[in-house]
Amino acid sequence: MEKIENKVCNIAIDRSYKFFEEAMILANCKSNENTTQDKDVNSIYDSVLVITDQNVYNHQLNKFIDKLKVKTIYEYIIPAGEDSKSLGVYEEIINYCIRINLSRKSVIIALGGGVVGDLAGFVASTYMRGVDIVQVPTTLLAQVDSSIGGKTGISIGNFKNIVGSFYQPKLVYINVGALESLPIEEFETGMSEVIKYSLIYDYEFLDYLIENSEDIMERKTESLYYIVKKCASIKAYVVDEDEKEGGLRKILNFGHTFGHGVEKLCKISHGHAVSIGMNMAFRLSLQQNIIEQGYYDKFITVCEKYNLPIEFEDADEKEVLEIMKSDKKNSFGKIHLVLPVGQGKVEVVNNIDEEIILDIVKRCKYA
Ligand SMILES: NC(=O)c1ccc[n+]([C@@H]2O[C@H](COP(=O)([O-])OP(=O)(O)OC[C@H]3O[C@@H](n4cnc5c(N)ncnc54)[C@H](O)[C@@H]3O)[C@@H](O)[C@H]2O)c1
Ligand SMILES: O=C(O)C(=O)C[C@@H](O)[C@H](O)[C@H](O)COP(=O)(O)O
Ligand SMILES: [Zn+2]
Repeated sequence: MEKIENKVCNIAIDRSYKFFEEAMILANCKSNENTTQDKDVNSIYDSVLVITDQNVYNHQLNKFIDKLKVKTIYEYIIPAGEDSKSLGVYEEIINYCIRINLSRKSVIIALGGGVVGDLAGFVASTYMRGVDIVQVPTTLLAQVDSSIGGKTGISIGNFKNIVGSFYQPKLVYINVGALESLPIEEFETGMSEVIKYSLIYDYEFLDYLIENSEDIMERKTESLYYIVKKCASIKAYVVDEDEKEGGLRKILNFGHTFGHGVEKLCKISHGHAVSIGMNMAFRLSLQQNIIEQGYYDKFITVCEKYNLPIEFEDADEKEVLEIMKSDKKNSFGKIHLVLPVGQGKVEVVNNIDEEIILDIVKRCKYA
């Protein structure tokens, strides 16, 4: 087990669930400035609620629970899929917490992908004004991105994560072995956020992703471990610098202003929406002569290597623009976009006319 720790993040990375309890106890001792190492989880929490979804329940729950020696453990299983990030499912879980009399001295464990993590995080941040949450991400996307940094949320209608909170997990426990049972399309979609890190922060990593695509696609444990650790470290650094997205953290939103515009309308996965959104941002930078064609070509190459889409279909570009206008980064009536400005570098701009944005969206629509 390796650790990535800073002021706000407490991450353990491993190849199994073996050291989960140990990591929980260490995390608790650290945050409570308690040096007593002989505690067990039962003396820290009076009960544990594991929130997961149906697929993770089938593939991962038993492997995980086997490693958890706690007296009182509850399980809540949500339907798999994005639609569970809703007020309705949120309310059902809160009702369940009330029914089992979950106390403030309990811990919620989010075992699953970004949907489980965002929803369970929001439940934890609001139930009784906050109970501890531990993230145990089981998708590639969740391991490299959603489980880290404390953004929680649910969606209302077509508006993604429009209700939520910043609420840091006590611990993020990443078992890269959990990715074995992940369907190929979910693995590929997670690669979109992995590629994002190379484009916002680490250009050499982009070369690594292009050159090692076969090993990564074959999910060789050491390649997975390397990319998960690399991305988790970048995210932990950015969040530590700017926890509440006042400045630097906006770079993690690269591809998302455009992407959230198409995600709900086209009913596509988050990762696919992000690769399409990054393409739109690239096309805009190219059109504005901010980047060179060669860099854009490299972006296309990496998307091809991981079967990621760069165009959308079945949505009206004006509706996409309407959703973009409600992005959380916007202010004073201006759309704020994160654009590539050079190799491995992005910047936030707010001076692009809406007609130009609309034109770019249109050009990225599959003809
Ligand atoms: N909070 C953040 O910072 C942040 C960052 C990125 C994305 N997100 C959010 O994350 C969500 C997308 O997350 P996701 O891509 O993980 O989707 P997801 O949670 O829907 O998981 C994808 C699918 O994989 C299944 N699955 C999960 N783990 C599995 C495993 N080990 N074996 C077999 N099947 C498994 C799930 O049941 C689901 O069907 C979006 O809602 C997005 O907005 C949040
Ligand atoms: O952690 C962040 O900050 C991110 O922006 C990471 C994104 O990958 C993620 O999809 C996030 O949920 C988007 O946030 P939002 O504020 O645009 O809803
Ligand atoms: Zn994202």
